[in-house]
This record gives sequence, structure tokens and C-alpha cells, in this order.
Amino acid sequence: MTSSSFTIRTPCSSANIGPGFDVIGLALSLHLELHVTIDGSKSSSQQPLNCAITYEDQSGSTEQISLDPEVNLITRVALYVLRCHNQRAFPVETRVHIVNPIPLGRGLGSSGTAVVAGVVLGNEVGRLGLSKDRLLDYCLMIERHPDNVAASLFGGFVGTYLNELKPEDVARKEIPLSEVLPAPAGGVDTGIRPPEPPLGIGHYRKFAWAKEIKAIAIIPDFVVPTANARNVLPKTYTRADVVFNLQRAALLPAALGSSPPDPDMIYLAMQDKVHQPYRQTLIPGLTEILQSMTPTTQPGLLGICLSGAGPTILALATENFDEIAARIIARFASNNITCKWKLLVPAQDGTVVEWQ
Ligand SMILES: Nc1ncnc2c1ncn2[C@@H]1O[C@H](COP(=O)(O)OP(=O)(O)O)[C@@H](O)[C@H]1O
Ligand SMILES: N[C@@H](CCOP(=O)(O)O)C(=O)O
Repeated sequence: MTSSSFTIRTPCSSANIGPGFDVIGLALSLHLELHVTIDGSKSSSQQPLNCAITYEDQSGSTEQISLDPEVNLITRVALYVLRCHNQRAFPVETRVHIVNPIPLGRGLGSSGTAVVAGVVLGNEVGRLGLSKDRLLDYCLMIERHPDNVAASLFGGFVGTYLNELKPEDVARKEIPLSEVLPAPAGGVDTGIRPPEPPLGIGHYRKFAWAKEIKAIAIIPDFVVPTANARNVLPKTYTRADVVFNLQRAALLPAALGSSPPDPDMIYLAMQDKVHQPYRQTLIPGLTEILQSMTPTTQPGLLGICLSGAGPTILALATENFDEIAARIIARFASNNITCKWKLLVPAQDGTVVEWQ
């Protein structure tokens, strides 16, 4: 067999955009890249599961990412997809070089992006030929909310939903993650075939995005694991708070898709009472930051929200980007928190695979 190489590029995401908790996502122009080579001249490999991983951090994160293919999130997800198709390991002499500029645990969808890249990796190395719609099902077996994985897979500004499943499929989808992604077995392959996703778990719809609108991501230098940020949310909400969010979520696609943008409409459409108020316990100064910045006080600003589960703040704006970022950074500084910031634009293409 001849050698082959390809690249997978997956954009990061900002989920929720205010009221669209677990529903709305936006793919942004910061891409995780996997550079993959398969050396077809070899018939056996010294590597565990035939896969050698190298990792290049470009995000400034200090967390150590495992290079063990059974532990690393990307390759573990790829193995899940392969094992659903009776392939127990990577092709002999697979090398995966990961280049990651997405800060970990900051609300820019690093884990969703890794899951999407992993599912696509499994599809490519296994030559499975699965459609993108089917790949979304695989992503949803691991990342259980569709907003950020759909954005990273399909690109752009998306609304997402999960289908109501048949009772037998609900049972399959609720299989504990540990069974979908078994913990490392110390190199011992149990031979068990993992549960395949039901067909059509989740769906998405792309919305228009007004070309004038850019995204400022203010990224604090601390981590909020998404699991922790979900644990602080209540189990039930008042009818008034649910209606408040529904009213704004219904406006949001029209507000962000209309050119020229209407700052007052966008600001209103990005308000939320379902997740941000509760997450302020994990993010010092959050409520004050969100309330202190309006299109009236800050020319160029359109709207502001928590990005994903935080702690990153997403400010949408048409101009004065440095000034808007500086004001938010100053607010964080008064709580002794330092930040980086980036000016991003929607990544419309989603995940792209290029074979060389
Ligand atoms: N490129 C990557 N490679 C391997 N693991 C990753 C990668 N990106 C993220 N992860 C894993 O996902 C975790 C962060 O997930 P999460 O708490 O959901 O934050 P985020 O908001 O960034 O998605 C990291 O601590 C790491 O374990
Ligand atoms: N809807 C989810 C989105 C989590 O996004 P992440 O980028 O923080 O992983 C939530 O708000 O919990």
C-alpha cells in the first residue's frame, strides 16, 4: 500500500450566544489542525494501537495533553468510530500531529472541536465514507449538547436540536460515556464493540450572519471545566425565565443576520436568564461586565455574552475592537484576572479534510 497524508481543520466554537443555551452555536476562525500520515510501506508498528501522536500547543494552555492514543481525546474518539466498524486500531504506522491554538477549558469549544476532529479522523483513516450528518450522531454520543459540535462540524452560525428518540434509542444514547469511550485498558483490547449511535440524533440549521459583525473573544487566564459550569445550573426554571429566553432566542437569528446590524435589537436578543446568572459564581465580575457594556456606552458594540460555559466573554461589534476589549480586560483586572483577546470572524466552512 502507498503512503498517504491528509489534514483535518476544525474551527473552534462559541456556544449559546446569550439565550440559546445548548441550542445555538457559532464556528469561529481559530482552527485545530490534525496532520495525519499513514506509512503504507510498513506491515507492523511499534506504536500502541499503531498510532504515534505529537502535540503542538499554540494556545498558551499549560495542561498536559496525553500522547497515548487510548487516552488522548481526539484519538480515543477516532478509535470509538473505528471500533463501531470492526476496526480495532489505526492503520499501521499512523502519525497524528495535533496543532492546537484553541485555549483549553475557556468556553471556546476546545473539547467539542477535539471530538469533531476525532470523529472525522476515524472516518478518514478507516475509509468509512460516513456523511457529515452521520458524523454528528457520533459526536453526540460523546458531547451530549449539539450547539458547539454542530458549529465545529458544519461551520457558521447554527441552530441545533436533538430529535425525540424511540425508547430503545434513548436507552442507547444514555449509555454511560465510559462505555462509549472505555477507559484505557492498559493496551489490552477487550474486543467489545461499543454502542453505535442511533440514526439522526441531532440536526442543525444554518442562519445568515451579517458581514459587518466580528467577534471579540476576551479569554481570561483561568479554566472553567464545562462539566463544573453545567453543575451550577438549576434543574428547573420559572416560566418567566424560560419565556424571557425563548423571546430572545427567537429574535437572535434575525438580529444577527440583518444588514446593517441594529445594535439595540442585537443587544436585547443576546440577553439570557438560563445559564449566565448562575455561572457568575465561577467567573468573578461576570454580571458586572455583562451589564456595564452596552451599545450606548460603547460605540461599535452590538452585544455581549458568555462564550459557551465560560470564562471567555464574547463581544460582537462592528468597530472599536481594541477599545471594547480593553474595557472588558480592565474589568477583569479589577478582580485580579489577566486576559488575552482575539478578534475572530465566523468560520463558514466547518471541518475540512484535505488529502495531499
Ligand atoms: N486538542 C485537544 N486534544 C486533546 N484533548 C483536548 C483537546 N482540546 C480539549 N481537550 C480536552 O477537553 C478539556 C476541556 O474541555 P471543556 O471543559 O469542555 O472546555 P472547553 O470549553 O474548552 O470545551 C481539556 O481539559 C482536555 O482534556
Ligand atoms: N451549551 C453548552 C456549551 C458548552 O460550550 P464549551 O465551549 O464551554 O464547551 C454550555 O453552555 O454548557
